Amino acid sequence: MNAEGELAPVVQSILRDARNRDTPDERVSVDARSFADAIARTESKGEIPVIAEVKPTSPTTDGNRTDDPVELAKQMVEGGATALSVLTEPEHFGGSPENLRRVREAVDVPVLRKDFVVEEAQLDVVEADLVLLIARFVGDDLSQLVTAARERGFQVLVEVHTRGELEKATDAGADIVGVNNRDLGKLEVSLDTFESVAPEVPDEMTCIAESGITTTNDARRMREAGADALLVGSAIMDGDVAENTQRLVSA
Ligand SMILES: O=C(O)c1ccccc1NCC(=O)[C@H](O)[C@H](O)COP(=O)(O)O
Repeated sequence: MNAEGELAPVVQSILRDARNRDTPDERVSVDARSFADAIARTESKGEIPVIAEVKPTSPTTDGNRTDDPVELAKQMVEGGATALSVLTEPEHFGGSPENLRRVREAVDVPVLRKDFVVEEAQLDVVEADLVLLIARFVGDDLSQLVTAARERGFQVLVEVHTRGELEKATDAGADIVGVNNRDLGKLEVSLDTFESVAPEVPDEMTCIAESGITTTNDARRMREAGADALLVGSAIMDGDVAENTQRLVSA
């Protein structure tokens, strides 16, 4: 763990809660749906690959969307989502492992587990096609966690915010990297982040632009800066999720 003292208090609390949650004794074994194939299918239709996020609430969102996550997920797929991201963090994002389990059973696209995994045992909480590891939070354990996740069958999305974190992701053998436009220290969002970090992402890596993507202009901007896919939560959750997904997919 690095620089925790520099993190916003709510992020420190998210990490504390993540470490204190119970973990199962048994290891999961995942038969994952290919994310690369899902991206290729979307691109063959001339559409933008969008990972639509089932995000009931968050520390930076007003209110809480209480619709059934399965219904939201189905509407996102109907709107053309390439993959889904499902929050499993309960205290600050209104998510749960059960939400993910139900969503994955109900759709046939790859599903990302969105949580704050900082130790190996947390990988066994629920099966998913992809799991998120946030470089800033796992620090020196990144390489070991990437290996542990792959041994279980997960595809691994390593999230970075800076060029330094990208280097760590590369050293850890990441092949899917997400550049988060949200600074998880200060919770500020700027699309400039992706534009600054993405040119350094090796061509062979799948590169995802995360957070703060709201308009079709934002989507095009991230694509022009090199995004293979976009991860979008708030802008899709605000209103009709099928229409919102469709708007970004066809931007
Ligand atoms: O979204 C938050 O408020 C947040 C606060 C603290 C830590 C993480 C947070 N978000 C995690 C994410 O990365 C986003 O859910 C995801 O990238 C989608 O972002 P957006 O499209 O801006 O909702």
